[in-house]
Amino acid sequence: MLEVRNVTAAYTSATVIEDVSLRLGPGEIKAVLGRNGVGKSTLMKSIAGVLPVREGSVLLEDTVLPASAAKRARRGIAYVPQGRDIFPRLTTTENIEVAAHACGHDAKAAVAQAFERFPALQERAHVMGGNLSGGQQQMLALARALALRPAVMLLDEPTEGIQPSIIMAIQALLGDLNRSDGVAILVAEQNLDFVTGLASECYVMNRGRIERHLSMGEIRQDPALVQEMLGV
Ligand SMILES: Nc1ncnc2c1ncn2[C@@H]1O[C@H](COP(=O)(O)OP(=O)(O)OP(=O)(O)O)[C@@H](O)[C@H]1O
Repeated sequence: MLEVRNVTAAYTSATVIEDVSLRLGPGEIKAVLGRNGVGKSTLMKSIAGVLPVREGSVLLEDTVLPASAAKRARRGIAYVPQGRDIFPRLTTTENIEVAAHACGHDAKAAVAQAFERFPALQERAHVMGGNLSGGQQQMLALARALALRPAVMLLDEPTEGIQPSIIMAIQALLGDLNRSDGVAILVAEQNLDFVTGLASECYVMNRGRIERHLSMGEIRQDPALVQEMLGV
């Protein structure tokens, strides 16, 4: 169980997210929804340990996590940032190997597993990360995250800049992953259709705070409510 407890975070003096709390149980998929600039990425960075929290704490299995992002990754928290951040001058294979090494896992086995799950990546094993399409880069980012053998995956706007047909493929892939490996997923998004088909619950953020916590059933009954909060 991942727990974010009363987290406040900032880049400079101005607070960006304030008193944010949420829970993600084993094998659950939940979404963080909100329009541009409400603090979704800041929340994801705080959970990943990329941005230190000012107040509050992040816990896994009732234990406060160490501050460092690398240590959190080794504890099973994989983070796929907005924009994906793959290494553009390393090949697809090397990108996966680096991630596996970082967590002390067998790099060859990680690559073999990734290629089994993402045949499209195998076909591009020797292509530089920077030469992959947006959708392929997103798959590589997911493959890299999986090389950590995570208990929790944090995905920041995985559909951004990706064409609709690939978005549906990514949605299906994440659903499969969750069912087959039991990976819990917290996904920050603005794409309501994507998360409605994936998550069971969502937290709606506004101005750095969580304003609503809704089940997908509630959202399906009143999609206009969330559309309004997303400003679309
Ligand atoms: N590195 C940074 N330094 C200073 N301020 C930042 C930094 N990154 C984000 N901010 C500010 O923090 C606020 C929240 O940004 P954040 O990226 O968390 O929002 P978001 O909901 O993820 O939006 P988006 O969908 O545009 O990524 C914004 O006002 C943004 O300008």
